[in-house]
Amino acid sequence: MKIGNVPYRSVWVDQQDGWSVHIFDQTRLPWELDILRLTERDQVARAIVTMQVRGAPLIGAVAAYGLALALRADAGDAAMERDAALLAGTRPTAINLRWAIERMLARLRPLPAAERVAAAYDEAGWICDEDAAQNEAIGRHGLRLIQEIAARRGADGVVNILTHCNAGWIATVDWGTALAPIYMAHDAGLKVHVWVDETRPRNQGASLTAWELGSHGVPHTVVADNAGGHLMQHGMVDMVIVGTDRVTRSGDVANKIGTYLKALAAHDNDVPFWVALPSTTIDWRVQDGLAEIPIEERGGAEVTTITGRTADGRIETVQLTPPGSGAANPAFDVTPARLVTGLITERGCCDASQDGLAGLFPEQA
Ligand SMILES: CSC[C@H]1O[C@H](OP(=O)(O)O)[C@H](O)[C@@H]1O
Repeated sequence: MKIGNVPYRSVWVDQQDGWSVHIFDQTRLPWELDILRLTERDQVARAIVTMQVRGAPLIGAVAAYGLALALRADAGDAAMERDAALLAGTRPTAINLRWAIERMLARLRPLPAAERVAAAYDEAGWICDEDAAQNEAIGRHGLRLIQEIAARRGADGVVNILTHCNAGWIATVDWGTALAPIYMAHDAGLKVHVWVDETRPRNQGASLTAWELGSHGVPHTVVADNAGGHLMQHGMVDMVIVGTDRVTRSGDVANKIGTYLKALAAHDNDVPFWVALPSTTIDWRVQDGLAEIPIEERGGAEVTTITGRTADGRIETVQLTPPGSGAANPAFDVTPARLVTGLITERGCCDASQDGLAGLFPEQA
């Protein structure tokens, strides 16, 4: 996507040196556009753990390049397995991390050490190109859903869409998942407006989704996480589109904490609740999301503090809670398939069910 008039992806290899890896420091957005140059494994691991880079497909892609950087230091079998395991273990919920590292190892294990660095950069590049293409396809399939609502609205109608967290282009290599259909609808001239859940505690909605949509000229309104149900009760939401970090083969959806509550409100108000994902986010090995998907527990400081910009332009973190108050910080929750209207994938839309997914991905059935 573009920042100003400059096209960007969320991760890229330095064109000058041909091996260092660039990402945006997402903890500085929307206030500063800081580009980080990653040169070694531990920098990549730290960037994923601290959420300088985040978003399920993107952390998979960046971890893939992290393995390529690690191999530059040591391409031997033991080092490669050690470094792969370390990168795969940086965050537990997004399945893309495991998927990307397993795909890299499948390419690299059969090779002699001397050939691994070049092959690693090649495979990581394919992972990025495929993610961008898959998300563009998600955009096209999701666009049809928005067009159907717009057609019912008539020429002056605005389609109001609520989204949670950030599943935009900055959460993927390009295009995004939940936001891809919204970008395409806007670019096609449809009138769309987005209710942007702030998404406490890390505020990916207020800081990243709002930044993305504003940069692209998409009308949007930031709302407190607790406002979504009220908006749906008053007919102000035509559909919900969210991203995901892991979908089970039965259609259960793990996504940013608070997604389940939005799905409950949508179900109670007959608002279509759609989940957008590339197939790399499907964990075909698990059936029951609530029982089997590991939920990341992050530090309490993300709840007890908040970061923003002061009136004189400084980025500061301030304490929200009294000293001594404890905080719990589960970073994801699981929405049961029964609350999901459907899944928007690169191969089309389907029911959030084993049959629905098998219909689009028969090779996995
Ligand atoms: C396109 S995947 C985006 C997905 O990832 C986010 O989690 P995090 O910001 O912790 O990486 C969130 O769950 C989004 O829906």
